[in-house]
Amino acid sequence: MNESPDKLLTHSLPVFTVQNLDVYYGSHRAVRNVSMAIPKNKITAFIGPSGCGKSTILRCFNRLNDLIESFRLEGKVCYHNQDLYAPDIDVTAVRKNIGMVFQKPNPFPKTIFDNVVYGARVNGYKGNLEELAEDSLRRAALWDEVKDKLKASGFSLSGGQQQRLCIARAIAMQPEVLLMDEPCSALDPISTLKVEELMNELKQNYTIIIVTHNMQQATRVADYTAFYNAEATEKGNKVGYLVEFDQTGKVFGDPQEQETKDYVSGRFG
Ligand SMILES: Nc1ncnc2c1ncn2[C@@H]1O[C@H](COP(=O)(O)OP(=O)(O)OP(=O)(O)O)[C@@H](O)[C@H]1O
Repeated sequence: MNESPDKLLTHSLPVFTVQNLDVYYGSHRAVRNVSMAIPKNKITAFIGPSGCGKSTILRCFNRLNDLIESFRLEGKVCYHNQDLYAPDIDVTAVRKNIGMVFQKPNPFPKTIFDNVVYGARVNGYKGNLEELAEDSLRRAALWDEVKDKLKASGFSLSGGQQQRLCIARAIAMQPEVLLMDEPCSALDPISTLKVEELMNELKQNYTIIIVTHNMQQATRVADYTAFYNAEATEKGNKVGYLVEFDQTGKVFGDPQEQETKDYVSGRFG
């Protein structure tokens, strides 16, 4: 059963409110009837089996699905009460405020410094780029490791460092929200821990939504957890839906829905 968006408003101010969201790729409805409110300056995890629509929903928050020709949505996704899909919305500004970190670290073929300040340069940033780079790298907990080699290629870093570089690059855009799509799945356990510690630091200033297949990770980092599931349609496609959305301790410790119980206890399928 979907939580009423109002329920979570009592915990913290919402950054996003989603109302009756349906997402289609062509004629395939991939997600049905999702309603939820994403609280500010908290970490919200999206968990659920493969294909239940976690990434699809995540990408709705910064209009990244717009790049997919067959994509269409019904319902509403509001950012601070503003309809993100209204015709007058400036999509570039949306993506500036709502940054994204992907599964695989994807530094540009540029120096560490140029990677961090890339977006600022493109957007005609008027401030001091050196200061911006240092501040962003410090916030991403990477400064001490790279301060003496800012002119080295981003590719010269380890996978975990590259992911923190990508987080620094996202932070340098001074976003309000960070969307993270399985940001640790390509990282070893030590780098994963570093990124998780970093997320905990960052949530003082940012709202974070993370898609993760790792339930331990959700319990370690997330204040709130949304569990999605998928069911087969008559046509044999799968449609994803929100089962339960609550404080992480509740979802894992005292879930309200049988489907959630089965999933978090590993009795799924
Ligand atoms: N670009 C696309 N074009 C068409 N269908 C898509 C596209 N992206 C996703 N889908 C479909 O939407 C549904 C949800 O996919 P999505 O990747 O959002 O799920 P997910 O829960 O994030 O899965 P995973 O955990 O495997 O990454 C799936 O049926 C998938 O095939």
